[in-house]
Formats: sequence, structure tokens, C-alpha cells
Amino acid sequence: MSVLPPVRRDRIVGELPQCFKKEASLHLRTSFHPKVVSACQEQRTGTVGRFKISKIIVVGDLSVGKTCLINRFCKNTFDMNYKATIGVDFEMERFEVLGVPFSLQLWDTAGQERFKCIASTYYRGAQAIIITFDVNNVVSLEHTRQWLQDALKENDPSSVQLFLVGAQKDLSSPSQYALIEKDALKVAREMGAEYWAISSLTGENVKEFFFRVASLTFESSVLAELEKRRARNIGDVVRINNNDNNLYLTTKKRKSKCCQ
Ligand SMILES: Nc1nc2c(ncn2[C@@H]2O[C@H](COP(=O)(O)OP(=O)(O)OP(=O)(O)O)[C@@H](O)[C@H]2O)c(=O)[nH]1
Ligand SMILES: [Mg+2]
Repeated sequence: MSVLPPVRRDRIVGELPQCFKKEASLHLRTSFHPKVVSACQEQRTGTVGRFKISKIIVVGDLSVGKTCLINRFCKNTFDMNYKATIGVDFEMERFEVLGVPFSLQLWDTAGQERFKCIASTYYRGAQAIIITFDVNNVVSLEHTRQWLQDALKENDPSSVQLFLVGAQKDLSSPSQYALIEKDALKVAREMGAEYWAISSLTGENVKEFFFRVASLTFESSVLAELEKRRARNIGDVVRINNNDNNLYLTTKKRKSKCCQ
């Protein structure tokens, strides 16, 4: 029996949310991968949906807006007063993607140097890394490469999905923003990250961003699960073929037994 309450109605994803900028996106498909759609329809998503919780870590310089971003999405709150995150904090968010329950664990880490070594012990096992900077602070954008490098030391670069997020967009004029966006898109492309710009104060793009994160991590989890199953099936065929003689003997033995 499930003890979890039903997924909130505003956490249901039926279609693939679109990227923010085509120039720096993880993929340009307009709908979920067809293999993922059919796996969901046929309830062949394996551990995804029942047991799997995807870990997402949020990293970046101090005071760029990591905690505000998570709080705007998870609690719909915004605090003007800065309270540094000490070590780490986390929030759980439950979604339903293509009819399958899917949970994200959002890890909010400290940007302050003195808490960094505590925070980095929680980097391991991330399925996605959200590298955050403040769009009004070009130094925080320059530092994103270092944040990514540190986070990747604890994770498998080939399987983790990357998002570069420019925060505090409401404080930037259109012309100032246009300038930093150019640089940010370049950094995102070099990293292989998808780029987003958000404001936790106004809520601009916050929900769209997390829906995209949930959808892309869900999609990659299901594809990985299907691949694991395919590899297992190939393994079974090889084992059966290797034991052909035994199989024949077993069948023969059983036959003779039943005819006795
Ligand atoms: N105007 C505006 N201010 C923001 C926004 N996001 C964050 N802030 C402000 O920026 C300050 C820092 O925000 P936090 O979210 O606490 O920063 P952080 O990245 O979590 O900082 P650390 O925990 O020290 O790593 C706070 O005073 C927030 O109110 C935003 O979108 N717009
Ligand atoms: Mg914080």
C-alpha cells in the first residue's frame, strides 16, 4: 500500500517542455523520445516510477540565488534577506511524467568558501547538475567552470545532465542582460549545458525550468533502464547459447521422465 499522497495537480507533465534557448539546449526534440513514450504506455519503466529518486545538485557562488530558486519552485516563497546556506539543504519534489510518478531530490549547496568542503561531500550520485550564476555579476559566470569541475570530480561526466542558470534576471536591464547572455550561451555550449535565465523574485521561468529538468532527467532515466534491460536480455541469450547442450539434456531428461 502506498503511503504517499497523490502528486500535486500542478506537477503533472504530459508533454516535453521546450528549452529556453535553442543555441544552448540539451536536445531540440519537441516531444519525448518515442521509446520513452511507449515504455510509459506499456508500463515498462522498471525502477523508474516505483523506487527511483533522481538527485539534482545546485552549485554556484555565494549569494547568486540558489536557495531562492529552490524556494520559489518548491514553496512559492521569496526572501529578500540573505541567509547563507551552511553546508547543504534539500527538498523533495514529486512529479508525474507521462503518467509515471517521478521524484526529484533537489540539493541546495553552500556557495561560501568556508562551507564548500562540507557541501562537496554531497555532490556524489547526481543525475543533473545545476550551475548557477547571477546575471548581474560576470565574475560569478566566470566561476561556473570551476564549480562544474568540482562537481564532476564526484560524478560520471558521461551520464550527468548539465544546466547553466542565470539568476536574478529582474535586476538586469534588457541591454545589460543581452550582453551577459552572449557570454553565458558561450560558456553553456562549451560545458555541454542547457542555458536558462530566471528570476526567483518574479517567478519568471522558474516552473518552466524545473519542469524541463524533471522531464529530461526522467527521459534519460527511462532510456538507461531500457538499455539495462536490453543488455540483460542479450546476456540471457548468450548464456542459453553457451548452455545449449545442457538445455538439450535437460529437455531430454524431462521428456524421458514424463514418459516413464
Ligand atoms: N531581486 C532578486 N534578488 C534575488 C533573486 N534571487 C536571489 N536574490 C537575493 O539574493 C540574495 C542571495 O540569495 P540566496 O538564494 O540566498 O543565495 P545563495 O546562492 O543560496 O547563497 P549561498 O547559500 O550563500 O550559497 C538574497 O538577498 C536574495 O533575496 C532574484 O531573482 N531577484
Ligand atoms: Mg543558499
